[in-house]
Amino acid sequence: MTKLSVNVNKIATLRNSRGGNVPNLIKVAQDIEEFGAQGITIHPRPDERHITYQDARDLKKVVTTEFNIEGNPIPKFMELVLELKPTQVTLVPDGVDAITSNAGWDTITHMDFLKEIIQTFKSNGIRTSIFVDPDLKMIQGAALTGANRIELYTESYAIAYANGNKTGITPFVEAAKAAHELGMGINAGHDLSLDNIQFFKESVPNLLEVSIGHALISESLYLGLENVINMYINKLK
Ligand SMILES: CC(=O)[C@@H](O)[C@H](O)COP(=O)(O)O
Ligand SMILES: NCC(=O)COP(=O)(O)O
Repeated sequence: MTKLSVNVNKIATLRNSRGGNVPNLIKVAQDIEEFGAQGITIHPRPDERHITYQDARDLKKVVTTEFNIEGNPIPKFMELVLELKPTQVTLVPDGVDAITSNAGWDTITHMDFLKEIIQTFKSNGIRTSIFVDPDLKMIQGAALTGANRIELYTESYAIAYANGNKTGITPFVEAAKAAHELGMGINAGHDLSLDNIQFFKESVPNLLEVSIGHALISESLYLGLENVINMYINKLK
């Protein structure tokens, strides 16, 4: 079975757009767990434009499933993760001004840096994962850093699938096989959706976890809209 970890960044984005506490991030995370998701993912960015560092602390107190914190291991991120000791930390090489994550690690160039960071987290009992493109050299590099898992950066697959090109899955299948042979667990995420998740799951072996946020929250709006509009109409009769 592949675990579903729901990324709640978008809930915080919506809340922050008005100030106040609607929607209530903590309540939404608790509901997501109650509805069956097996994990909660957050990606606090340095500018705290969606998830704040305080959100991370508040979520740590209530999350009962797997808590996954993603981000670039700058000093303040390192301090936060070491303070909270989530189930898993996923290292993502995102620039401060990036709209969203847009690349995996170059695990060869950054090998020494990653080795040290991973050792620090592992010695604190935190499972480690590295965000990587489905590139065999990068997968081999990830194994040499000592990371427990990789998270395959799935944007290229999502774009290819949306364009009707199923061969976009091939590098992910090869990357997953290599990672498994090298003793690492396999996670995946970015732009996965109700449309493309089943083919990904059926094709990629040994997939332990997917983290999904943007599409999942958007789909929840679409799928809930009719119900809510009818509830308003009934109250306005
Ligand atoms: C690593 C990854 O792909 C996700 O964390 C994604 O970047 C979500 O971050 P945003 O919600 O800031 O786009
Ligand atoms: N690690 C990927 C993630 O948490 C969610 O990415 P997305 O579904 O918001 O693109």
